[in-house]
Amino acid sequence: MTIPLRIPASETPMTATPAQPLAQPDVILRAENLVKTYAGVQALKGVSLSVRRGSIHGLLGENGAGKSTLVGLISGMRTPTRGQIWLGDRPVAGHDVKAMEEAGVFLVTQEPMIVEQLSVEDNLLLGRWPARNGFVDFKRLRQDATRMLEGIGIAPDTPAGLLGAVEKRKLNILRALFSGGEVIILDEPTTSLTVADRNHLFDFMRELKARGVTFIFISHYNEEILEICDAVSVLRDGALAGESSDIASLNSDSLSEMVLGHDLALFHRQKRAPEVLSPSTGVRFRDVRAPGVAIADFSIAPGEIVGFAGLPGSGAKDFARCMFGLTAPVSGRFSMAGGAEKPMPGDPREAFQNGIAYLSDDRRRDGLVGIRSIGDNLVMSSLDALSSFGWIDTKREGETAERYFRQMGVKAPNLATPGDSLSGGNQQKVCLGRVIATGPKLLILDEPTRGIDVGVKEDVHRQIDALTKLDAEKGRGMSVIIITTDLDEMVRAVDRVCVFSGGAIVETLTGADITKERLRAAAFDRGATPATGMSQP
Ligand SMILES: Nc1ncnc2c1ncn2[C@@H]1O[C@H](COP(=O)(O)OP(=O)(O)OP(=O)(O)O)[C@@H](O)[C@H]1O
Repeated sequence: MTIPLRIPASETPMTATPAQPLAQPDVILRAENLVKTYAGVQALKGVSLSVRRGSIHGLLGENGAGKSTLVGLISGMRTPTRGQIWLGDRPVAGHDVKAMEEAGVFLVTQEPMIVEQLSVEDNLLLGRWPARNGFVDFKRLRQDATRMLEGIGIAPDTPAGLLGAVEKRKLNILRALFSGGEVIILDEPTTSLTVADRNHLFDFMRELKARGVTFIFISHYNEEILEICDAVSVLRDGALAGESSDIASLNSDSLSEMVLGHDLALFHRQKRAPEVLSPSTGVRFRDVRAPGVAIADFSIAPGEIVGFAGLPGSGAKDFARCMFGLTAPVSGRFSMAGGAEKPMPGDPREAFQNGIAYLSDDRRRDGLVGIRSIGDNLVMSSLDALSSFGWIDTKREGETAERYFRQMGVKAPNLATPGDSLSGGNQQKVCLGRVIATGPKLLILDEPTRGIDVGVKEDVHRQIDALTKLDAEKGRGMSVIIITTDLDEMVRAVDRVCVFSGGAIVETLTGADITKERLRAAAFDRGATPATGMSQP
């Protein structure tokens, strides 16, 4: 693979103070004593870090530790309250995105900034018009774009909407490089990628690194940091908690300790054997047919946790969406606790009324309402249960919000804090708290620990485990379905795994058969679906 890079010498006019020689000439970016305060919250308390040219520099830390804030300052999206950023030997004083991009620093966010209706080439060119004597040189531009895309094997005229997840992420990185990016910041770029896709992305990053590109890489996965990074900086509570440029001297435990400040206690569910479960008293779905779904019979017992595994398009996510009434099935019936069969829920409200709750993997689309408070977000889906005769019981509403705020360990000043001032991982905790608060019989969680840090992830699984224990009031434990790209999580947290392919359940694993190797072989080495699916080390 040859990727022609066009990294122009920067002509940025950003230098506002006289240049000073750097102590280390191989340092491309240096942050000095950065402080950022948001209306009373000190998100960064004087952070310094140096990033070597042509390296991959990992940035780790708990939810709310300040990672996004730090890269926000480095990329010019946010203005520091105090502190200085240096690019090579140039102090950067512009602090706006355009100026930082002109200087060669690009932030690539999790959500691909891609216009799906345009071709890949046109996406690459968007807003990047190199001029010749004041005129846009379209010919040269297209030649450059074509060469770059051929280098990674994406046809320039492919509609961007047809690209897979990893190609979209690659396209975003290419856009940054095409515009002269020298330092590319990747904010949790592997979220929801398959093992294969993650490996492709890492190969691509290594190729670019060999050509001198520098990356800052944010991840909550220790294994990824250890695999791809040359150096690491760890933030805790807005301060630098540790750093190392000798990644080989670290392991997953030492990284977790740097992140948390103490050992990580891994959670392992005491798996429930099929014999002790009673599916006839749980939830049953029969003859469910919808686009991409053909399920003959699926039951889940009270107190059981079932993992759905499969490549994208295998039907795992589509079946879950049918259960919650998000996809109208062509046919299908369900029953609760051995009761009469009913048609599949026609919409989410009907699903809720039947005790089915669902957490989407798309926090932006189906998730947090950013302008509403944390409290409102937490109780939003439980208002029916908290009302009688049209009146909301505000006391119970407040108690419910307070309970899940504490239970989920949301890091925020109070319940009135607006959702959009939370860090990404804390937003995910609120979304999770909201579906749990509805007290469903069947809880469906699509990527529940997405963006959640190593410590909280274990807490989340402990909480889900507790929900499945017998509830004295209801006389039963909750049934939970987990769809996750994190194989490690799947192995430790579920009682049974249903492997999906072609819309159907093609294999079931229980007990000691649930291992990463078996899961990979059963769900992801089936080969039919290309290049996307389950992931994570
Ligand atoms: N716009 C904002 N207004 C107020 N506080 C904010 C704002 N953005 C971030 N914060 C606060 O700053 C702190 C750091 O948040 P930041 O998003 O940088 O954390 P993070 O390390 O990226 O977390 P995560 O892993 O959850 O994404 C948090 O306490 C957060 O609530």
